[in-house]
Amino acid sequence: MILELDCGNSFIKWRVLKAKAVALMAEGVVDSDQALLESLRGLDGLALSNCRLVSVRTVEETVALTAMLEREFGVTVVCAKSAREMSGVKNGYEDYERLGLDRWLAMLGGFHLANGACLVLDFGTAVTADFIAADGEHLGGFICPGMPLMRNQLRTHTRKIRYGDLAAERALASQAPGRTTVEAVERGCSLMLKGFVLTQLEMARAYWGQDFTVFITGGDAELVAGAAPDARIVPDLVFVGLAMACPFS
Ligand SMILES: Nc1ncnc2c1ncn2[C@@H]1O[C@H](COP(=O)(O)OP(=O)(O)OP(=O)(O)O)[C@@H](O)[C@H]1O
Ligand SMILES: CC(C)(CO)[C@@H](O)C(=O)NCCC(=O)O
Ligand SMILES: [K+]
Repeated sequence: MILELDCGNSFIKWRVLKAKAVALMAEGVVDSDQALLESLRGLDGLALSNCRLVSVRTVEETVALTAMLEREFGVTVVCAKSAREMSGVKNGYEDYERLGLDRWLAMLGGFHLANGACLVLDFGTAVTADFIAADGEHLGGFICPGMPLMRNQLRTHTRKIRYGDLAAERALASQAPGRTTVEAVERGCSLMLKGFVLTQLEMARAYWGQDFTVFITGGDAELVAGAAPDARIVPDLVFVGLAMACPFS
Protein backbone atom coordinates (compact mmCIF):
# COMPACT_ATOMS: atom_id res chain seq x y z
CA MET A 1 0.00 0.00 0.00
CA ILE A 2 1.13 3.50 -0.85
CA LEU A 3 0.48 6.53 1.33
CA GLU A 4 0.28 9.86 -0.54
CA LEU A 5 0.19 13.24 1.19
CA ASP A 6 -0.40 16.79 -0.03
CA CYS A 7 0.58 19.12 2.80
CA GLY A 8 -0.95 22.53 2.15
CA ASN A 9 -0.92 25.60 4.36
CA SER A 10 -4.14 24.73 6.20
CA PHE A 11 -4.84 21.08 5.54
CA ILE A 12 -3.13 17.77 4.82
CA LYS A 13 -4.86 15.79 2.09
CA TRP A 14 -3.99 12.09 2.35
CA ARG A 15 -4.89 8.90 0.58
CA VAL A 16 -3.87 5.25 0.66
CA LEU A 17 -3.62 3.30 -2.61
CA LYS A 18 -3.38 -0.44 -2.98
CA ALA A 19 0.09 -0.75 -4.50
CA LYS A 20 0.33 -1.06 -8.29
CA ALA A 21 -3.45 -1.51 -8.78
CA VAL A 22 -3.79 2.21 -8.01
CA ALA A 23 -7.11 1.40 -6.37
CA LEU A 24 -8.10 3.84 -3.64
CA MET A 25 -8.26 2.26 -0.21
CA ALA A 26 -8.93 5.31 1.96
CA GLU A 27 -8.60 9.09 1.87
CA GLY A 28 -9.17 12.14 4.00
CA VAL A 29 -8.45 15.76 4.86
CA VAL A 30 -6.98 16.64 8.27
CA ASP A 31 -5.76 19.83 9.91
CA SER A 32 -2.75 18.54 11.85
CA ASP A 33 -0.04 15.86 11.95
CA GLN A 34 -1.70 14.39 15.02
CA ALA A 35 -5.08 14.13 13.27
CA LEU A 36 -3.35 12.43 10.34
CA LEU A 37 -1.80 9.88 12.68
CA GLU A 38 -5.18 9.15 14.26
CA SER A 39 -6.85 8.71 10.87
CA LEU A 40 -4.14 6.32 9.70
CA ARG A 41 -4.09 4.33 12.95
CA GLY A 42 -7.84 3.90 12.60
CA LEU A 43 -7.51 2.11 9.24
CA ASP A 44 -8.03 -1.66 9.34
CA GLY A 45 -5.27 -3.72 7.76
CA LEU A 46 -2.99 -0.80 6.90
CA ALA A 47 0.36 -2.14 5.65
CA LEU A 48 2.37 0.62 3.99
CA SER A 49 5.13 -0.30 1.57
CA ASN A 50 5.84 3.25 0.35
CA CYS A 51 5.04 6.85 1.06
CA ARG A 52 5.41 10.00 -1.06
CA LEU A 53 4.55 13.53 -0.14
CA VAL A 54 4.55 17.10 -1.33
CA SER A 55 4.71 19.95 1.13
CA VAL A 56 4.56 23.73 0.90
CA ARG A 57 5.28 23.96 4.62
CA THR A 58 8.62 24.84 6.22
CA VAL A 59 11.46 22.33 6.06
CA GLU A 60 11.18 21.89 9.86
CA GLU A 61 7.47 21.03 9.68
CA THR A 62 8.00 18.66 6.78
CA VAL A 63 10.91 16.90 8.48
CA ALA A 64 8.85 16.47 11.65
CA LEU A 65 5.97 14.90 9.68
CA THR A 66 8.33 12.67 7.71
CA ALA A 67 10.07 11.46 10.89
CA MET A 68 6.71 10.70 12.50
CA LEU A 69 5.56 8.63 9.53
CA GLU A 70 8.84 6.72 9.33
CA ARG A 71 8.73 6.01 13.07
CA GLU A 72 5.06 4.99 13.17
CA PHE A 73 4.76 2.97 9.98
CA GLY A 74 8.32 1.90 9.18
CA VAL A 75 8.21 3.32 5.65
CA THR A 76 10.68 5.46 3.79
CA VAL A 77 9.09 8.79 2.87
CA VAL A 78 9.95 10.30 -0.51
CA CYS A 79 9.43 14.08 -0.81
CA ALA A 80 8.79 15.84 -4.11
CA LYS A 81 11.60 18.25 -5.00
CA SER A 82 11.93 21.27 -7.25
CA ALA A 83 13.22 20.75 -10.76
CA ARG A 84 14.10 22.96 -13.71
CA GLU A 85 12.46 20.53 -16.07
CA MET A 86 10.46 17.31 -15.72
CA SER A 87 8.07 15.23 -17.85
CA GLY A 88 8.33 17.79 -20.66
CA VAL A 89 7.44 20.78 -18.46
CA LYS A 90 9.98 23.60 -18.09
CA ASN A 91 9.76 25.58 -14.86
CA GLY A 92 9.34 29.25 -15.81
CA TYR A 93 10.44 30.86 -12.53
CA GLU A 94 13.60 32.98 -12.51
CA ASP A 95 14.60 30.90 -9.47
CA TYR A 96 12.96 27.52 -10.08
CA GLU A 97 13.20 26.49 -6.41
CA ARG A 98 10.89 29.34 -5.42
CA LEU A 99 7.91 27.94 -7.32
CA GLY A 100 5.53 26.23 -4.90
CA LEU A 101 5.81 22.45 -5.18
CA ASP A 102 2.04 22.00 -5.19
CA ARG A 103 1.88 24.26 -8.24
CA TRP A 104 4.73 22.40 -9.91
CA LEU A 105 3.07 19.00 -9.41
CA ALA A 106 -0.34 20.25 -10.54
CA MET A 107 1.40 21.59 -13.66
CA LEU A 108 3.07 18.23 -14.34
CA GLY A 109 -0.28 16.47 -13.88
CA GLY A 110 -2.14 18.97 -16.05
CA PHE A 111 0.34 18.96 -18.91
CA HIS A 112 0.37 15.16 -18.86
CA LEU A 113 -3.44 14.91 -18.96
CA ALA A 114 -3.89 17.70 -21.51
CA ASN A 115 -1.10 16.67 -23.82
CA GLY A 116 -0.94 20.29 -24.87
CA ALA A 117 -1.29 23.86 -23.65
CA CYS A 118 -3.04 24.18 -20.32
CA LEU A 119 -4.16 26.58 -17.64
CA VAL A 120 -4.02 25.13 -14.12
CA LEU A 121 -6.15 26.81 -11.45
CA ASP A 122 -5.89 25.77 -7.79
CA PHE A 123 -8.39 27.05 -5.20
CA GLY A 124 -7.00 26.40 -1.73
CA THR A 125 -5.97 28.70 1.11
CA ALA A 126 -4.27 30.63 -1.66
CA VAL A 127 -5.48 30.66 -5.26
CA THR A 128 -2.95 30.03 -8.00
CA ALA A 129 -2.99 30.07 -11.79
CA ASP A 130 -0.26 28.65 -14.02
CA PHE A 131 0.13 28.80 -17.80
CA ILE A 132 1.89 25.96 -19.63
CA ALA A 133 2.31 26.26 -23.41
CA ALA A 134 2.00 23.33 -25.83
CA ASP A 135 5.80 22.89 -25.88
CA GLY A 136 5.85 22.53 -22.09
CA GLU A 137 7.15 26.04 -21.41
CA HIS A 138 5.76 27.40 -18.13
CA LEU A 139 4.92 31.04 -18.89
CA GLY A 140 4.45 31.85 -15.20
CA GLY A 141 1.39 32.35 -13.06
CA PHE A 142 -0.52 34.29 -10.44
CA ILE A 143 -1.08 33.96 -6.69
CA CYS A 144 -3.90 35.58 -4.75
CA PRO A 145 -5.82 34.98 -1.54
CA GLY A 146 -8.31 32.13 -1.57
CA MET A 147 -11.75 32.02 -0.01
CA PRO A 148 -10.52 31.23 3.54
CA LEU A 149 -8.04 34.14 3.50
CA MET A 150 -10.47 36.65 2.01
CA ARG A 151 -13.23 35.95 4.52
CA ASN A 152 -10.80 35.88 7.44
CA GLN A 153 -9.29 39.23 6.45
CA LEU A 154 -12.77 40.74 6.49
CA ARG A 155 -13.54 39.16 9.85
CA THR A 156 -10.23 40.28 11.34
CA HIS A 157 -10.21 43.85 10.06
CA THR A 158 -13.82 44.83 10.60
CA ARG A 159 -15.78 44.91 13.82
CA LYS A 160 -19.18 43.90 12.55
CA ILE A 161 -18.51 41.01 10.22
CA ARG A 162 -19.04 37.88 12.31
CA TYR A 163 -20.77 34.66 11.28
CA GLY A 164 -20.42 30.90 11.54
CA ASP A 165 -19.52 28.16 9.06
CA LEU A 166 -23.06 26.86 8.64
CA ALA A 167 -24.42 30.30 7.72
CA ALA A 168 -21.53 30.69 5.26
CA GLU A 169 -22.36 27.44 3.55
CA ARG A 170 -26.05 28.34 3.28
CA ALA A 171 -25.27 31.79 1.90
CA LEU A 172 -23.52 30.27 -1.10
CA ALA A 173 -26.69 28.57 -2.34
CA SER A 174 -27.38 31.71 -4.41
CA GLN A 175 -25.41 34.51 -6.10
CA ALA A 176 -28.01 37.25 -5.71
CA PRO A 177 -26.94 40.48 -3.96
CA GLY A 178 -26.77 39.68 -0.23
CA ARG A 179 -29.42 40.82 2.20
CA THR A 180 -27.47 39.72 5.25
CA THR A 181 -23.80 40.21 6.17
CA VAL A 182 -22.97 36.59 5.66
CA GLU A 183 -24.61 36.54 2.21
CA ALA A 184 -22.92 39.79 1.19
CA VAL A 185 -19.44 38.59 2.21
CA GLU A 186 -19.63 34.99 1.04
CA ARG A 187 -21.17 35.88 -2.33
CA GLY A 188 -18.86 38.87 -2.76
CA CYS A 189 -15.73 36.78 -2.20
CA SER A 190 -17.02 33.96 -4.37
CA LEU A 191 -17.66 36.46 -7.18
CA MET A 192 -14.09 37.74 -6.84
CA LEU A 193 -12.85 34.21 -7.45
CA LYS A 194 -15.18 33.71 -10.42
CA GLY A 195 -14.00 37.02 -11.85
CA PHE A 196 -10.43 35.78 -11.44
CA VAL A 197 -11.29 32.63 -13.38
CA LEU A 198 -12.80 34.66 -16.24
CA THR A 199 -9.70 36.86 -16.47
CA GLN A 200 -7.43 33.82 -16.57
CA LEU A 201 -9.53 32.30 -19.37
CA GLU A 202 -9.27 35.55 -21.32
CA MET A 203 -5.49 35.54 -20.97
CA ALA A 204 -5.26 31.89 -22.03
CA ARG A 205 -7.38 32.67 -25.12
CA ALA A 206 -5.08 35.58 -25.96
CA TYR A 207 -2.11 33.17 -25.91
CA TRP A 208 -3.60 30.06 -27.44
CA GLY A 209 -7.00 30.82 -29.03
CA GLN A 210 -9.33 27.91 -28.24
CA ASP A 211 -6.53 25.39 -28.17
CA PHE A 212 -5.96 24.74 -24.47
CA THR A 213 -7.29 22.73 -21.54
CA VAL A 214 -8.35 24.27 -18.25
CA PHE A 215 -7.89 22.34 -15.00
CA ILE A 216 -9.48 23.32 -11.73
CA THR A 217 -8.35 21.75 -8.47
CA GLY A 218 -8.22 22.53 -4.73
CA GLY A 219 -10.75 22.42 -1.90
CA ASP A 220 -12.86 25.27 -3.31
CA ALA A 221 -12.88 24.04 -6.93
CA GLU A 222 -16.64 23.48 -6.95
CA LEU A 223 -17.24 27.08 -5.90
CA VAL A 224 -15.87 28.47 -9.17
CA ALA A 225 -16.58 25.56 -11.52
CA GLY A 226 -19.64 27.37 -12.96
CA ALA A 227 -17.44 30.18 -14.30
CA ALA A 228 -15.55 27.76 -16.56
CA PRO A 229 -18.03 25.23 -17.95
CA ASP A 230 -15.41 23.58 -20.18
CA ALA A 231 -12.85 23.15 -17.41
CA ARG A 232 -11.86 19.74 -16.12
CA ILE A 233 -12.39 19.54 -12.37
CA VAL A 234 -9.60 17.28 -11.15
CA PRO A 235 -9.51 17.23 -7.34
CA ASP A 236 -6.44 14.96 -7.26
CA LEU A 237 -4.34 16.84 -9.83
CA VAL A 238 -1.50 17.36 -7.34
CA PHE A 239 -1.47 13.61 -6.68
CA VAL A 240 -1.28 12.91 -10.43
CA GLY A 241 1.87 15.04 -10.55
CA LEU A 242 3.19 13.55 -7.31
CA ALA A 243 3.14 10.04 -8.80
CA MET A 244 5.04 11.38 -11.83
CA ALA A 245 7.67 13.19 -9.75
CA CYS A 246 8.15 10.41 -7.18
CA PRO A 247 7.76 7.03 -8.91
CA PHE A 248 8.56 3.84 -6.98
CA SER A 249 10.73 1.50 -9.04
N1 LIG B 1 -13.21 18.12 2.60
C1 LIG B 1 -12.67 19.32 2.80
N2 LIG B 1 -11.80 19.51 3.81
C2 LIG B 1 -11.23 20.69 4.03
N3 LIG B 1 -11.48 21.77 3.28
C3 LIG B 1 -12.34 21.66 2.27
C4 LIG B 1 -12.97 20.44 1.97
N4 LIG B 1 -13.76 20.64 0.91
C5 LIG B 1 -13.65 21.93 0.57
N5 LIG B 1 -12.82 22.58 1.41
C6 LIG B 1 -12.44 23.99 1.33
O1 LIG B 1 -11.20 24.05 0.64
C7 LIG B 1 -10.43 25.16 1.08
C8 LIG B 1 -9.01 24.68 1.37
O2 LIG B 1 -8.49 24.16 0.17
P1 LIG B 1 -7.28 23.14 0.10
O3 LIG B 1 -7.51 22.06 1.08
O4 LIG B 1 -7.11 22.81 -1.31
O5 LIG B 1 -6.06 24.05 0.47
P2 LIG B 1 -5.05 24.10 1.70
O6 LIG B 1 -4.38 22.82 1.92
O7 LIG B 1 -5.72 24.72 2.85
O8 LIG B 1 -4.07 25.17 1.20
P3 LIG B 1 -3.07 25.20 0.01
O9 LIG B 1 -3.61 26.23 -0.91
O10 LIG B 1 -1.81 25.61 0.66
O11 LIG B 1 -3.01 23.84 -0.59
C9 LIG B 1 -11.16 25.73 2.29
O12 LIG B 1 -11.84 26.90 1.87
C10 LIG B 1 -12.17 24.66 2.66
O13 LIG B 1 -13.35 25.24 3.16
C1 LIG C 1 1.14 29.76 -3.33
C2 LIG C 1 1.03 28.55 -2.43
C3 LIG C 1 0.83 29.01 -0.99
C4 LIG C 1 -0.20 27.76 -2.88
O1 LIG C 1 -0.40 26.64 -2.08
C5 LIG C 1 2.29 27.65 -2.55
O2 LIG C 1 2.42 27.19 -3.85
C6 LIG C 1 3.55 28.36 -2.15
O3 LIG C 1 3.82 28.51 -0.99
N1 LIG C 1 4.36 28.82 -3.14
C7 LIG C 1 5.62 29.50 -2.96
C8 LIG C 1 5.62 30.83 -3.64
C9 LIG C 1 5.51 30.75 -5.15
O4 LIG C 1 4.99 29.77 -5.71
O5 LIG C 1 5.95 31.70 -5.80
K1 LIG D 1 -2.84 23.02 -2.70
